[in-house]
Amino acid sequence: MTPATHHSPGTPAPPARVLLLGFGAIGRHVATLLAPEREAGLLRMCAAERDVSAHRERAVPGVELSTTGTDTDCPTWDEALAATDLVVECAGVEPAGEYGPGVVAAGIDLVLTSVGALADPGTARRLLAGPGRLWVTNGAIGGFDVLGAAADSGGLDAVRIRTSKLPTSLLRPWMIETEKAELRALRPGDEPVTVFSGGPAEAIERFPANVNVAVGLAWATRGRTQPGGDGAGDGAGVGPQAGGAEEAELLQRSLDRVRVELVADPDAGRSRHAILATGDAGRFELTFESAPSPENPRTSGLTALSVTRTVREALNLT
Ligand SMILES: NC(=O)C1=CN([C@@H]2O[C@H](COP(=O)(O)OP(=O)(O)OC[C@H]3O[C@@H](n4cnc5c(N)ncnc54)[C@H](O)[C@@H]3O)[C@@H](O)[C@H]2O)C=CC1
Ligand SMILES: O=C([O-])CC(=O)C(=O)O
Repeated sequence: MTPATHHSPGTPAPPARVLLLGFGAIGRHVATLLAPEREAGLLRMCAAERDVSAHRERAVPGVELSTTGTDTDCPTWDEALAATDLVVECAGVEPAGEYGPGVVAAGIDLVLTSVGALADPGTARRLLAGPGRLWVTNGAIGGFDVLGAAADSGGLDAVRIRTSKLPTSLLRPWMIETEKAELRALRPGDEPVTVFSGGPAEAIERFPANVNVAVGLAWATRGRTQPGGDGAGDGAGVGPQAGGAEEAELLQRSLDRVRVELVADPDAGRSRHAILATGDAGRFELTFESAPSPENPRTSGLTALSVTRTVREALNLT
């Protein structure tokens, strides 16, 4: 539902009610970027966290808190959701899969930041099943107008992404000690080390906070099955989807095509995403090195900017 478009002519639109799931680096940055809309009375914002008490001292003006946990002095997730027009997930792949399907099933639109959640076929089907609309943010990469157009025409055979990050940002609990030690020992000037090479589904399982972009790329290049169809698969990487089961199937095929390389680079002052897509449509090479997030230097700041843009689009605030 988009309140900006569902009101009687002549009366001012009521503020859109936005619920952030997760109030970490991205959620806080998005809340800050949307301050002008809050101050203009165009939207009201609430943020759900597991442990609200840990967030009280870092309040963002005009953002109420609610909880997915056991705090008793603020609205519960269900209470907050009942008073929401748009949920913006920026909590992680696991919470996206846990809460996202219930949001769209309740008929509420969902902006997905942890796009990696779509790599699980069951979760993807539920997220795309409606009646709430799924908006898949571009996140830390883009150029999806070009890549989507090429994929829509069947013009891409190979799609690759090489993501380079600082070694310590790639440490994961499942790594064996020697692997962790190798990453910790890397110093500027050392040769980069490839920590993963394969498909997006396996990549996101191993590195859920680092390769959402790879699943986002698969989403953007899923193509379409209905020439001149109903707008589904318009390739922009964001937008309402029709025909959820078909979209989920296209995505699965696209996930099989995308190849991912994740690299620990001690000289990667900024996270770097290099995309190469080739086929009958041509050869497309795109590289992204965005400024870091002001809240977390290991995350691309572009993600919060993309999410903010997606929120504005979903609410017709552009
Ligand atoms: N699409 C893209 O290009 C990108 C996507 N991401 C995704 O965005 C996610 C968030 O990123 P950051 O804000 O940097 O992480 P963060 O760790 O700073 O913030 C996540 C917040 O979500 C909260 N959270 C986790 N589980 C929750 C639950 N069940 N209920 C309520 N709150 C919960 C955490 O307490 C934390 O405050 C990442 O985990 C990743 O999946 C991140 C970067 C790029
Ligand atoms: O922030 C970035 O550079 C990308 C990222 O972590 C992800 O895609 O999960």
